[in-house]
Amino acid sequence: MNTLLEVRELCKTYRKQSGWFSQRSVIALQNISFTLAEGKTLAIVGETGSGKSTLAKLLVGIEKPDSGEILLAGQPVQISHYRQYNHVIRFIFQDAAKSLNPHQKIGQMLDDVLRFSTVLDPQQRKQKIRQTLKQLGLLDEHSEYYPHMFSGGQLQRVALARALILDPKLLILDEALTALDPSLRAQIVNLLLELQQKSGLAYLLITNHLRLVRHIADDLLVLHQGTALDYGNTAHVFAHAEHDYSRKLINSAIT
Ligand SMILES: Nc1ncnc2c1ncn2[C@@H]1O[C@H](COP(=O)(O)OP(=O)(O)OP(=O)(O)O)[C@@H](O)[C@H]1O
Repeated sequence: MNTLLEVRELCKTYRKQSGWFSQRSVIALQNISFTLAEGKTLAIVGETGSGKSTLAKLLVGIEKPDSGEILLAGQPVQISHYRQYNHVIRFIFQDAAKSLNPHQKIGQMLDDVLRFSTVLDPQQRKQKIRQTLKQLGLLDEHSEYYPHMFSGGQLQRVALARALILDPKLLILDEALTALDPSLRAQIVNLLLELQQKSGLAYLLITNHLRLVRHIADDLLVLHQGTALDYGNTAHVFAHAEHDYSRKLINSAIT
């Protein structure tokens, strides 16, 4: 399996104002390294403040690391060239459905994504929108719908359509499934697994939902206060975590 994403020794420190004249440093990530192969799922788990969101922000180019490297298919990713790779890595965050513009029809929203990032002509864009909606179990007519006309489950599919219409190789799901009710989550998870099988899409799943991790992640990285503790095959980490912290996190979630 080819390596899609390689993260090497990533570090990020924030400076926080702690008084009128003083600043405090917060180490958000310290020497984080991992790899993710095409068609695989890596879960990043950790409590609030462990650095999960910072990692996601560095990966999608919202923020810059202090040091370390992000390689995509062997090529270093540079924040200044973000537009070159924003169709390769796509991002869905918590409450993605709420981030849809309520005044814009879904077809128009998807068309905007294509106009911004591709050179497809109007006819080709229309075709691509139709194909993407179908892939996500939505209908042609849904192009003419506004967000409020969809059910919760359909909205989640719309959010996925927006992320997947550019045929990315990697989808980062930052707590994107956490807020869903269990039956809806199961539907979306099955859809994600199906898409992965068909297209070789890789997922980086940032979550605290350890049951979900056990169900869908090939590999698991446990973050604690910006440091990587256990990292490896999910079943192996669940059974033989080296660090107390990881064991407690795993046990509290599955017992
Ligand atoms: N913009 C910022 N300025 C200062 N400190 C920050 C900033 N963003 C994050 N931090 C700090 O960096 C650390 C890691 O934060 P981060 O949001 O990455 O954690 P997290 O694991 O994603 O938490 P959560 O699950 O609550 O989102 C925390 O101590 C946080 O307070």
